Amino acid sequence: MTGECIVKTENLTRTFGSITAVKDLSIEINRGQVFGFLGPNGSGKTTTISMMLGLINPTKGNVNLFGTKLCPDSLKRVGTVMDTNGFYPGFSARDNLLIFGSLHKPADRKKIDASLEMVGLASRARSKFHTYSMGMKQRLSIALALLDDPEFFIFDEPTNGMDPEGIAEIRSLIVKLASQGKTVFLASHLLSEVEQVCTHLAILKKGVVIRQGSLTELLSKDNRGELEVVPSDFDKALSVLKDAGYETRIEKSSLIVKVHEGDAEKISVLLVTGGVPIREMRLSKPRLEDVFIEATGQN
Ligand SMILES: Nc1ncnc2c1ncn2[C@@H]1O[C@H](COP(=O)(O)OP(=O)(O)OP(=O)(O)O)[C@@H](O)[C@H]1O
Repeated sequence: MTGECIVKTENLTRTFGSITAVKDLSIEINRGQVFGFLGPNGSGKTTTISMMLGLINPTKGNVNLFGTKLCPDSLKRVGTVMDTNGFYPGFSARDNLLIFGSLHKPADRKKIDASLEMVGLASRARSKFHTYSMGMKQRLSIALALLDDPEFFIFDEPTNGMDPEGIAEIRSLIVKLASQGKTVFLASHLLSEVEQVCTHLAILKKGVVIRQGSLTELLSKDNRGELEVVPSDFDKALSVLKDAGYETRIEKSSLIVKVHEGDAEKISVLLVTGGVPIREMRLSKPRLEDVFIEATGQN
């Protein structure tokens, strides 16, 4: 059911001695969303996931999964993508799934083949794990999570240490899961990765959520963006824009101006009336990176 609440945390807090790893975290993730959980190293992503999975207890607050308190039945509906270090390097993908997939119930070879097919490893099912690329190893851990047909997937930094090809493989798999109605929680510090797949996100800084909402909302807030201007006279244009208080930099053969809604028109009037004809002008959309830098103060 679209709109059904899959996870809700209320004032979730966890301290370790004098360190507050997560503070008053309240988020809600609904069915079908790909929820990006963004934050620099040490901002509390893994601690939050551990509380969501009941691996550690919150110091305060609570987690609600599928409308109920954490319990074995609700946790069975969650697929966590495990660390790939757990697989046997000398065994094939299929044998690894046979071993790990049968830890708590009899192995189902049909399901194993279907999972390998889903993650695009069917043709390499018999190759030894140690011959896999990082992307393939991570896809195998997704295949393992798929064996239980979970409704909700939790990924913690799934593309750590991967090359661009591996990152793209995981990205398209997440999109595929979402297109099948799965809900995905993706903790990452890779902005472009989150921007390309997420529908919603929260930005964490030192354990506190400082921004959250849909990706569209966050990107359109204040309608920030950059205006690329090619003026007829660079020096004159720079001085006009500086006098008007605009933050401007030179990039290749253009001036880049940080703008908000309505600024593009004002700038074109300013330049023209200031005696600087404009050769070209282009408004670019704001990127998640801009929102992140502004929110966290971190580049
Ligand atoms: N078991 C623990 N004992 C003491 N401090 C801890 C423990 N686990 C986490 N912390 C601290 O809590 C804070 C948040 O850590 P956490 O691992 O949740 O962050 P993270 O965002 O997942 O970081 P990374 O991206 O580096 O994995 C850090 O300051 C960390 O040192």
